[in-house]
Amino acid sequence: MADDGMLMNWEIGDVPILPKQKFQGGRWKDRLAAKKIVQKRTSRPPNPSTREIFKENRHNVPVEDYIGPSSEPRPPKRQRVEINSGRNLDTAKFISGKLPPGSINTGEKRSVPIQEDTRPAFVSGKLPPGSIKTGESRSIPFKEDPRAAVVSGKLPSGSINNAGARSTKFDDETRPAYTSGKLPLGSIKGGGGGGSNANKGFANGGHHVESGKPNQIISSLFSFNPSAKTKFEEPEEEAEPAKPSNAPLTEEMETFTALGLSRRLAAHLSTKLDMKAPTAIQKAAIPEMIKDDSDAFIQAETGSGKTLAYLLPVVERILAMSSKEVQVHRDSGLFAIVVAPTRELCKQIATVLEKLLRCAPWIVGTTAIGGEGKQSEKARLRKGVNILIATPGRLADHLDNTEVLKVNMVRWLVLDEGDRLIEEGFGDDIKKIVDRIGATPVSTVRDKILTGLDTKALPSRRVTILCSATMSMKVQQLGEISLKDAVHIQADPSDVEAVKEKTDGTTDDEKAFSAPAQLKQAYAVVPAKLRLVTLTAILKRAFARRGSVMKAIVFISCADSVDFHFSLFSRPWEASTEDGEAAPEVPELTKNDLTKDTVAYGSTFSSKANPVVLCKLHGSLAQNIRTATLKAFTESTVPCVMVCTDVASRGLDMPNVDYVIEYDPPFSAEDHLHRVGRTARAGKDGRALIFLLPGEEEEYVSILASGYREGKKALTHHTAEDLLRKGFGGTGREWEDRATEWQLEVERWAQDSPKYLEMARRGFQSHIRAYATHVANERHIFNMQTLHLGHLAKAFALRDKPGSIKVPGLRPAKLTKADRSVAARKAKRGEVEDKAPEGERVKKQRKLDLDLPAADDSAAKRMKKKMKEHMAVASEFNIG
Ligand SMILES: Nc1ncnc2c1ncn2[C@@H]1O[C@H](COP(=O)(O)OP(=O)(O)OP(=O)(O)O)[C@@H](O)[C@H]1O
Repeated sequence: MADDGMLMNWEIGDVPILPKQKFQGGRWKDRLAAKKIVQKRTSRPPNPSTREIFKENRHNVPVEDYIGPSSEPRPPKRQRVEINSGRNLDTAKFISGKLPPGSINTGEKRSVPIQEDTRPAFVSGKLPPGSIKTGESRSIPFKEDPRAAVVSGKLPSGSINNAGARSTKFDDETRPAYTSGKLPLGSIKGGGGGGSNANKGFANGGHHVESGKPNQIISSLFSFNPSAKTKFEEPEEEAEPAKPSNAPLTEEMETFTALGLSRRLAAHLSTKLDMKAPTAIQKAAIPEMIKDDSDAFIQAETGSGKTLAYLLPVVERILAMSSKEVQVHRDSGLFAIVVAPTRELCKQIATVLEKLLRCAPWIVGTTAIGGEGKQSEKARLRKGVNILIATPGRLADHLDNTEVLKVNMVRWLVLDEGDRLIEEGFGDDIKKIVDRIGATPVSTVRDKILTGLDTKALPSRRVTILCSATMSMKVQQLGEISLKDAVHIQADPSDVEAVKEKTDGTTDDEKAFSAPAQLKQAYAVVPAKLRLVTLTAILKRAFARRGSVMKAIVFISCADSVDFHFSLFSRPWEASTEDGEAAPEVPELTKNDLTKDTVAYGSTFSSKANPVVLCKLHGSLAQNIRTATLKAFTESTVPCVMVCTDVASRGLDMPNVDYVIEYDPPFSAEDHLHRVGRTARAGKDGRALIFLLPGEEEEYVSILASGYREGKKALTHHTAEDLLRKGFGGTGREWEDRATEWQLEVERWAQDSPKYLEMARRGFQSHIRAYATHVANERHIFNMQTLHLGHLAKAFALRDKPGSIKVPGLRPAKLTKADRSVAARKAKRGEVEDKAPEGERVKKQRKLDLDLPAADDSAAKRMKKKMKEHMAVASEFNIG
């Protein structure tokens, strides 16, 4: 992709030229002209002292330290061209960034880079109010943003020439930020003849190549941003709030006892768990599972109570085995196995079960999820368990190796979050589990004699239940492995029609799922450069008023990027407020050894007076840290934000999450539904916002609409400007200066610390790799080829040229033994990874939350190709 900026060099006079001057980019005429000038200059005897100064200072010494008074020679520009006053300034080309290097000419023999937007420099730097100091005494009135003047071509010839000799004055109309008296690192520092070098690269169509740091580019936030290509319809008036679609029914409509639950269980639900009536999916599933012994596929929206929809009938029927004489107990046998894709989800299901079983403590449930010693799991299994909740890998392992795990009594096999089970590559494990359990005959008579329990209360056959909020091909695939003549149970019978098979055997995926009706969804079309400031603005705004948002989740595509954003948002607070007053002390955060690096205050978007807690969660954290962090977020009684990967997208039930932000787009439409489903649960309100880049990504709006009952009508559109204005506040366009100042500050934070700089670079690189893993049918929307890496780097607080960002020792993909042996076999057969089917690639890629894909997979290749292209462009324009 072409870079949007160009180098525009202004002649600066007698300056020694480096022997290896290269001329690239632009028209051949310009290059020839430049060459001639250089030849002319180099034919003069060099000034040795100047050359020494230049050599010494090229990268190490601050510009102002070595640039002398205006009469002294100045360090050279990269390229110099002699051009005539103003005539060559092609405004349209300048604006579009297509003007060849060296084509702007002031008519003087000096080369001065034009700062495409000087405002950032003024916002936070140290410039004395009212002037741009350059070392000479001429002054030029400056009415507005200098960029605007240059762009419009109305500036008098040579008017932004700070190379020697002038001071540029602002009059009263100049924005207040210009006089705030602070100049950022490497911005406009004239100081005699050297201003040009200090600002080298400001002429670069929005880029500033920082002095002394030749590879750095500081681009202006608000220039060269692509605008949205779609004209989005704005809703004329606020739509009526939709009625919650996943709420419990009223007691008048339905009761648990009417569905066939015993009084004991119904009373426990009502008095201890505060659940007076079932939800729609519970109403549909409970009677079916109590009376019928068919396999079933339970499908309902996120947050609609699917866990209890399958647990209640299981517990009810196990309870019913007890008689007056004999009570079911932990040694009676293992009756049900629930399989879920993540440990977090297993633990959550186990917690729900444990609460349920408080009314029948003689029934025992436990987990087998790895992360703790297998021996202790074995010991618990040996003691006896009636309901087991397990991850697929661990269960398959126990079935193979743990003798005490007997499955002859198992009547229910529940596969929760079915599509994720397949996506995560557990297909083989599930098949093994189903085959293994299926091959064991179901005990009936013998066990009745042995235990005296009424096994008639249990299903006569082994029942498999598949459970999911979404119905994708993957669920069907799982259904084929595990279900026989299954009934499809849905909350709303009209939805069943929508997922009926088409004649060609596919399902209508577009209508196969929907978000809760009361969920308020929005999308923000935000240019890449503005992503980070916009996210900050959103969080600032969301937590500005205490109580408006209690908990928010920010979804990010990969673990490295989560780490970077966590560190950025939790930088230590300033000791004093902006007015110089001592800031109030914030209460000590309750952290322990496990959460010391994953829980902090979100200082960037909250204040000491109104602090917000920040947590991070991803699959590369140790299991005990993940568990402790999730607990901290879930149990937090103060406002809290969690930045996380998709590890938290499925099934997790976190109370009081009222805002979900998809900062990075989801990998598939189903993932989107699951992510936004962390809010608006069980009839509660919720909001969700997704970031989209202008251009192809705007097409995603129709996918959002298709998963939403009300379609596009219910989706709200935001622009970056809206969000920034609300988040950074101020009068007029003050938000622009505040956002710029904030961005420059975080860039300095990243530049000043090798640790954070590497984090930013890792985050950036992994983000691009992750971007390449979108499902194939959405890749035209999330298209690597249209990503502007330079702009994206800005959102990672980077000033590097994208092509030069190479982090050694990136986190390797965590491949299982099985993955490795498959790869080895493939290598032997000479098969390249690229030929692997989508499922394989995505599986590998996303294993453990995209901690990072293997270096040789196709996504990484696509990223490399993109990087190469970008580097080619950079060198063409001679950046840096
Ligand atoms: N009958 C009920 N009355 C009130 N609250 C309920 C009822 N049933 C479930 N809930 C609550 O609804 C929330 C969501 O339940 P659950 O986690 O089972 O949803 P889910 O459908 O499995 O969602 P997901 O698809 O996201 O996994 C939980 O907090 C649960 O306590």
